[in-house]
Amino acid sequence: MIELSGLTKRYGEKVAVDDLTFTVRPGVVTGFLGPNGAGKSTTMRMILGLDHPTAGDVRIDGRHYHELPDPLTYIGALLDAKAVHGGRTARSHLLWLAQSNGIPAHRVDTVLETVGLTAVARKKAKGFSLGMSQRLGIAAALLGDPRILMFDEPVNGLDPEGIHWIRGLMKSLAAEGRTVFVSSHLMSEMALTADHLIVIGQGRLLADTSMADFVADNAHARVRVRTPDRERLLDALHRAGLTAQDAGDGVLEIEGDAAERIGELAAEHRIVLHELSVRRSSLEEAFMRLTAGAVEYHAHQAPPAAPWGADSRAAASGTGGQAVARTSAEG
Ligand SMILES: Nc1ncnc2c1ncn2[C@@H]1O[C@H](COP(=O)(O)OP(=O)(O)OP(=O)(O)O)[C@@H](O)[C@H]1O
Repeated sequence: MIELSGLTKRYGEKVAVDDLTFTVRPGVVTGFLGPNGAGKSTTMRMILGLDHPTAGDVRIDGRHYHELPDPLTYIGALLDAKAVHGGRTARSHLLWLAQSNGIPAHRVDTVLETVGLTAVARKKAKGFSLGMSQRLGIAAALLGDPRILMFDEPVNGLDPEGIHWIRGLMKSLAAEGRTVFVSSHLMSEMALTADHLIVIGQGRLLADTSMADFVADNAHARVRVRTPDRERLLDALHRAGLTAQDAGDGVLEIEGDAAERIGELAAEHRIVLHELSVRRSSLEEAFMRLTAGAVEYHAHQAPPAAPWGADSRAAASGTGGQAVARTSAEG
């Protein structure tokens, strides 16, 4: 368990992390979501004692990081995949970590196997691709067989096979009862892996909710209907207590997930339908609305105005989240 209480970090005038209070629990994957610059990495660095809080407190199973004996056996983390001495082989990097943390050497081969790096174990890290470096970083996090794991943007730079593998790994670690805390700036990624969501923007807590509740609250459904017999359908809908809105191009839209009812009404009144479909707002759009006031660098174009996309999970796996990425204004 990771417990944050009023955690705050200021860099001069800049408040990178602003009074964060939340708990990351075992047995589930907790997604740590926020636009670029929201303060995710700074929060994770404070959890690991790499940055000192300006105010507040963070504890790992009730203790500060520096109070943990052999910390890698309590919490393993992937923060920066390239933070490895390039002249070391994958194996010697892990052996050095194991020795300095009282971890038996046989764990090195076990974790190399787990992350699929056995074949390149004796190759120098400087020749590794970003994907291989990510896997080496994950091997280091797993080395001490810790109950708590923390990954900062672990799918960055991975190919589809690597992304699929890491999603499975996170879920299986949580299923073993471990605490899994993973950051991302993409709702689409979290929608596929996280059971619980912590959303931050400009260092502040915006949401602390289960994924199921987030979906229920944000993935509203709306039925689209097209018919050549518009007046009769409107009349039938009205008598059934359903309110339709004109969506242009001959399309009527009805709030809620009432497609079956509308199809049955149409059949009952022998009304021909040319279209009957359900639209759900995408989770990516819900995330963008939630963080709209807290994005550090906006793209020049406005975010999509229409709140209704395709099926929520399917749409969430698209690329919509890119719209909150930093622009050239970042420089
Ligand atoms: N050492 C530092 N000195 C000054 N400002 C910093 C420092 N580290 C981070 N910041 C600022 O604090 C804010 C939060 O940064 P942080 O890297 O924690 O965000 P993030 O959510 O991890 O973003 P990203 O997804 O882009 O990595 C940013 O505005 C960043 O510029």
